[in-house]
Amino acid sequence: MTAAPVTVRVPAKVNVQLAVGGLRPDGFHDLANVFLAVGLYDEITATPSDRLRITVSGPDAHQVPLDESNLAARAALALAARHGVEPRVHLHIAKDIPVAGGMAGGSADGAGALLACDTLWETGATRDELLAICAELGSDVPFSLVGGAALGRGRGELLEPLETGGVLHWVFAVADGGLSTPAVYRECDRLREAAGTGSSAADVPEPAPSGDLLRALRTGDPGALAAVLANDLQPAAVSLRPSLTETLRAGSEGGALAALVSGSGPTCAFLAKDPEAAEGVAEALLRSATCRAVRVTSGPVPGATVLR
Ligand SMILES: C[C@](O)(CO)[C@H](O)COP(=O)(O)OP(=O)(O)OC[C@H]1O[C@@H](n2ccc(N)nc2=O)[C@H](O)[C@@H]1O
Ligand SMILES: Nc1ncnc2c1ncn2[C@@H]1O[C@H](COP(=O)(O)OP(=O)(O)OP(=O)(O)O)[C@@H](O)[C@H]1O
Repeated sequence: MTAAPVTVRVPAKVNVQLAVGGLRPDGFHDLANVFLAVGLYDEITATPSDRLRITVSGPDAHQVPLDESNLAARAALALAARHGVEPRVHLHIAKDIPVAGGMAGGSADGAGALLACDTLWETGATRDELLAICAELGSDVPFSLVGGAALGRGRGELLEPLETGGVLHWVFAVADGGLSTPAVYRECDRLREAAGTGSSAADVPEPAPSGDLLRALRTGDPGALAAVLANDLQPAAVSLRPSLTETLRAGSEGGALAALVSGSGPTCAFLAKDPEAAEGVAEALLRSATCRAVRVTSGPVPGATVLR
């Protein structure tokens, strides 16, 4: 055990393709989930303490649970149980990723706490063991650990790294209030039932990654990528939050190459040609007053990283 605090930085994600299969008997959906890590970060600092304690700072801190339902706490408990360590740690989360925004903020904290505790306790868990614990914590958590770009299969936890060429410039419109991920998946099923196509795994075609999209990521051509960005959860997020239509329109009119809901939403993501175009999209979104905050960033960026 080291006595010095350990700080880990973990990025948010955007899904450049989210193909959703039918509802499985276990309540999850099979996915073809193309993740991209982007430069909005939470920082998790682990310090020795007399007991497990969570504190959170940042503008959305009041929305984050401080009990054992916090994904950072669950990560510490899972690692401690496996290695026979007492989970005596103070985890401080400096939160910059929007809460319940479809950008995997809680997942970032789970992956970050796991890496921070592994380093603090000198547990020496293997990468595969860390990934297995991440998958138990949530479908998005393994990607928060690895970052970069990756294809997630199964419920999103089975990752295959993807090659990317060049930097992609993004603008994110943060909404007032979050959306619950299970509620958005339920709405997706409801819309499929209402359309008469059915929502079970037998009714919905197996989700598959788009070859054009993987090629566009490889070349890093934002124009080619913009043409094929796709999120099967977008109609459900818009159905639950119709005002997102105005946000998506404002960013498109502001010069974005493409606009889509990030994961389960309600954050909206806009792909821009270059940094100047991204600033133009951000200004248009701010003028439109269709969102609570605007963030300009880029990706891919590395996953959870120990800063010390
Ligand atoms: C929307 C995405 O963010 C896209 O990356 C993820 O699929 C959500 O991942 P997550 O927040 O880590 O979700 P989990 O904590 O694993 O699951 C929360 C709930 O979301 C639904 N869920 C999640 C993942 C999945 N492949 N199918 C689902 O139906 C289930 O109702 C599940 O009970
Ligand atoms: N460390 C955490 N940070 C934020 N929320 C957390 C955390 N731990 C648990 N939660 C709970 O999880 C809910 C979803 O939060 P989160 O910010 O992860 O959503 P999200 O970004 O939409 O997730 P995803 O994109 O993975 O579907 C919150 O409303 C909160 O109750």
